[in-house]
Amino acid sequence: MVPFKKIVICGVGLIGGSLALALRKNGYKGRIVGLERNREILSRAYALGIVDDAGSPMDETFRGADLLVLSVPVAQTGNVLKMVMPYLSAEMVVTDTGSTKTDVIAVAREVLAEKIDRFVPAHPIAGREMNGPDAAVDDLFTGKKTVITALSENRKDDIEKIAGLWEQCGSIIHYLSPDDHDNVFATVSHMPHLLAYGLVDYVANHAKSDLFFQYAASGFRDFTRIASSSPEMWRDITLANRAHLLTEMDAYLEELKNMRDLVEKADGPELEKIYANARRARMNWLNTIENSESKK
Ligand SMILES: NC(=O)C1=CN([C@@H]2O[C@H](COP(=O)(O)OP(=O)(O)OC[C@H]3O[C@@H](n4cnc5c(N)ncnc54)[C@H](O)[C@@H]3O)[C@@H](O)[C@H]2O)C=CC1
Ligand SMILES: O=C(O)C(=O)Cc1ccc(O)cc1
Repeated sequence: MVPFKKIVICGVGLIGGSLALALRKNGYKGRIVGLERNREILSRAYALGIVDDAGSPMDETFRGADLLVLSVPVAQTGNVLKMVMPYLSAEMVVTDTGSTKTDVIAVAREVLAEKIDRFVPAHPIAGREMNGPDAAVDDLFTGKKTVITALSENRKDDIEKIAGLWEQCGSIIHYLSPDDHDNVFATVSHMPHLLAYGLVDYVANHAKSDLFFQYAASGFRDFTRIASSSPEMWRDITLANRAHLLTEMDAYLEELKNMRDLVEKADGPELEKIYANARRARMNWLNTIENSESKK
């Protein structure tokens, strides 16, 4: 059972909207109120039945609320926390869904000050390249991990409440430190997005762009699917996690440089070794982690 009577979700796009839908699907009986910077998006979320009420930053919206979920681009965290500060009651737990954690926690510490114990940072590791409330679905988190990067100030039962919230949506809870979180996701999420955007931008700006797009097939489509994601969200993630991202990009450039040398030397055996190792590692990841976890 989700231990919250009234949940305010700030940012009712893909993730905030999917959370609301997943809670409902899994039997949540309390109220869900949406908050937005964009009235049209909030009206749309209401029309789609994602939220029970379209809220605004005033007492009425927060009266009786015991959970606030921030589901906005990570650079908006400070603005939203400043806006909601006057309405934070003693019972309210605050959490987020941001793809980066160190920056979000730093700004939360600054704004919430002595109330930082209320903030339990979280990141559902599930998503897609579409954004906005129309992209929200009720099974986005089923069988997917949610990482909680708990703070030393957090109360144990607040952490358990946030774990319970995501478990109710079918998610599997993992715990990481904020820095380990940002290191991991720089490599397996943030860098792939940057590479996908970079490749499409490169092809789009090429003198033979029309010809190239004409013949781009499923490999190009798979590799670049995530370049259809929200530019604002990914700008924020890229800048927020730039320290880890730069380290990973430098190391990956070394790998590319090495591969470039092998191509130049026409060193088939060494290239094949890399391809075979990558294929083996990917199959192993699919078989032991990616596909097996989602079947649990
Ligand atoms: N898209 C994905 O696959 C995933 C995204 N995340 C994280 O979840 C968060 C939300 O992402 P999405 O739902 O995909 O984005 P989205 O673009 O679908 O939704 C974000 C919503 O926040 C609203 N918003 C922006 N600034 C605001 C402000 N100051 N006050 C109130 N509302 C504001 C926008 O109008 C928008 O409707 C981001 O922090 C992102 O890093 C986490 C996991 C997966
Ligand atoms: O679209 C995809 O496949 C994603 O990679 C979704 C995603 C985007 C951001 C996150 O922080 C977590 C998951």
